[in-house]
Amino acid sequence: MKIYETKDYQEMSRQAANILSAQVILKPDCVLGLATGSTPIGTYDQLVDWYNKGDVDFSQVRTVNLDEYRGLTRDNDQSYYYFMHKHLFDRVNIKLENTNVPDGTQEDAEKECARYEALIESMGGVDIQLLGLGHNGHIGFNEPAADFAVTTHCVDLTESTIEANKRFFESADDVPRQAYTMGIGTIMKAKKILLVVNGEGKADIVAKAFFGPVTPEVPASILQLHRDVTIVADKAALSKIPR
Ligand SMILES: O=P(O)(O)OC[C@H]1O[C@](O)(CO)[C@@H](O)[C@@H]1O
Repeated sequence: MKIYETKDYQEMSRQAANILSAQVILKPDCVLGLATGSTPIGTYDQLVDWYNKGDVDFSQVRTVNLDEYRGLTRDNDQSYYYFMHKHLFDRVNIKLENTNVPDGTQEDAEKECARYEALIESMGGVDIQLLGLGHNGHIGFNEPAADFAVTTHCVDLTESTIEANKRFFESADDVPRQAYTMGIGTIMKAKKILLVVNGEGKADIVAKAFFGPVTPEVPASILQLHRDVTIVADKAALSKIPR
């Protein structure tokens, strides 16, 4: 596990964008695993900036997103489909048919999750998976649980996640209660993992996830067992790790 400490959010975003664009330059038709949440927004902004300057080309890139709220349509501004178009896909030369987000409108959860898992497999797997980190240690929407979920599945969101994400909705009641998410096994199959995290509010969970025991109660702790993980974090997020 490599940990890069940056002075602030902006430097974290630039560093993460550097790693992602290096992947695109080395393998123009790579599969990028992408994430939502507020943390990666700066990373996407930086990629767009470099795209506008002609430094990075997305024309052959393929993407798979980690997760989607169950029940939200694509035109709902809180859906992760909408988020990805707003922050990245509509701003670079990626081909729409090369982008993939689980379809939250599919009512048959089992069928949609099996389709998504098979799709990732058929693309040859993920070259680099970008991750954020939830306050409770979730990655994708893999919430603390008794076991690590292996493949893409439907999850019940925890109260703490609903609470954390209600800021994007009119009220907590409007936050969907379920989501489709890649499993821990799906994430662990990615060739490389890049996790971005910032702010003092995540300092406790960073210390717990990456320096504590590996347990499904802290889903991100499994990343300690992946062979190619890079964490790019600002000083504040790393303020509680053992030195
Ligand atoms: O970056 P944020 O907004 O703190 O979110 C952290 C995590 O929570 C989620 O937004 C889901 O609740 C993930 O997509 C993200 O990785």
